[in-house]
Amino acid sequence: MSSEAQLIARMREVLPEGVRTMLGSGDDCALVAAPEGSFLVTTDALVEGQHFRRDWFTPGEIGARAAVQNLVDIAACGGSASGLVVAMVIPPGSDEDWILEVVSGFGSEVAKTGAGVIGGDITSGRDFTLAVTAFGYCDRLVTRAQAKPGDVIAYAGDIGVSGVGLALLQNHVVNPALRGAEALGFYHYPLSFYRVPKVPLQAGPIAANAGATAMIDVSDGLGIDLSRIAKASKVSMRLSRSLLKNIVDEHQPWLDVALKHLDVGQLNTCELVEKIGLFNRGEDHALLATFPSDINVPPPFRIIGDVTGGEVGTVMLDDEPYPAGGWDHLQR
Ligand SMILES: Nc1ncnc2c1ncn2[C@@H]1O[C@H](COP(=O)(O)OP(=O)(O)OP(=O)(O)O)[C@@H](O)[C@H]1O
Ligand SMILES: Cc1ncc(C[n+]2csc(CCOP(=O)(O)O)c2C)c(N)n1
Ligand SMILES: [Mg+2]
Repeated sequence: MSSEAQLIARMREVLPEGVRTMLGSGDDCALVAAPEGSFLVTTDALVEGQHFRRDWFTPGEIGARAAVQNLVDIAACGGSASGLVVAMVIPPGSDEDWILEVVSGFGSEVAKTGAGVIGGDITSGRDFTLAVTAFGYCDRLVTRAQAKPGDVIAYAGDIGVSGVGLALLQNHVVNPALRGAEALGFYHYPLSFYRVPKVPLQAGPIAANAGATAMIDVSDGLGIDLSRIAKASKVSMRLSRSLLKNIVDEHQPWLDVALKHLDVGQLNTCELVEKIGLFNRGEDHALLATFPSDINVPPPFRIIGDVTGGEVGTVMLDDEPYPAGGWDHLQR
């Protein structure tokens, strides 16, 4: 392993500068243009063993996932990213080329957005960790707090896919070294989605410009993340069983194959929503937004329910309570 300075020099060669960067990585701070006069900021850490395992991921996938997880929080406020900084905890004895592949994967995902990787920090520690902070800008901020009874609930991206990919790996259904549709068949989609969530980041600003009243990304699960909007907006959320069933039906080809191995029995699609909590497993990072009912919901958003004046903070599935279940790091 080289010195810190040598490693940073190699990292800078593979990192995007970013169109708003005025001073990039290399000084005590970076300087990023914020002509709007204010900026969005969010942070999210990825920890080995908690979010990924080295034997399940390529280093590039680990980096890409860390980038997406942060970029989507900017999108969930209606914004676009301008710059990201990444603090890395590197276990002693790590392979330098492996670290650089993580950094390249991170940089490639950021480069697609026009943002820059403008700095970071390196330290040594037991569990490989990427602690990322992202900065961004928006024309119109969308919070979690302005959903109104009568609005529709819509999502962009995909829900329930990442959790299946994780379960396939946890249950040893697939060889984690395999990649690609040819080798993995129906498993390819959920596995690749778990490793690097496919999120339409541009849907964030699209929703904001279309007049979305509230938005969040589904990081911990559909139920818990919808209840976060419900609580912040002081409303109740009602999901439509038939609209959710459409999503499940679209995934039927690979889901049928995957479910055989997931020890959930022969469930029909409605039981599926309720019993295995497919949508509550988290890490899909789909964008979930509410829109006034009198506007056309912009693509790629699809309607899955509506906002009601029911008991504040609750989430319903038609007329029954929908479990608010989801991931909680401190309750495991
Ligand atoms: N240690 C902390 N100190 C101050 N605020 C925090 C801390 N941890 C979380 N928060 C804030 O609490 C809110 C909810 O945090 P959370 O991590 O659940 O964000 P999220 O976007 O919903 O989830 P995810 O981390 O899965 O993207 C955010 O506004 C976040 O900035
Ligand atoms: C090895 C391994 N074990 C378990 C999981 C599942 N997992 C971890 S964090 C999280 C929710 C979002 O977290 P955050 O709020 O930190 O974004 C989920 C569903 C995983 N990804 N990898
Ligand atoms: Mg979020």
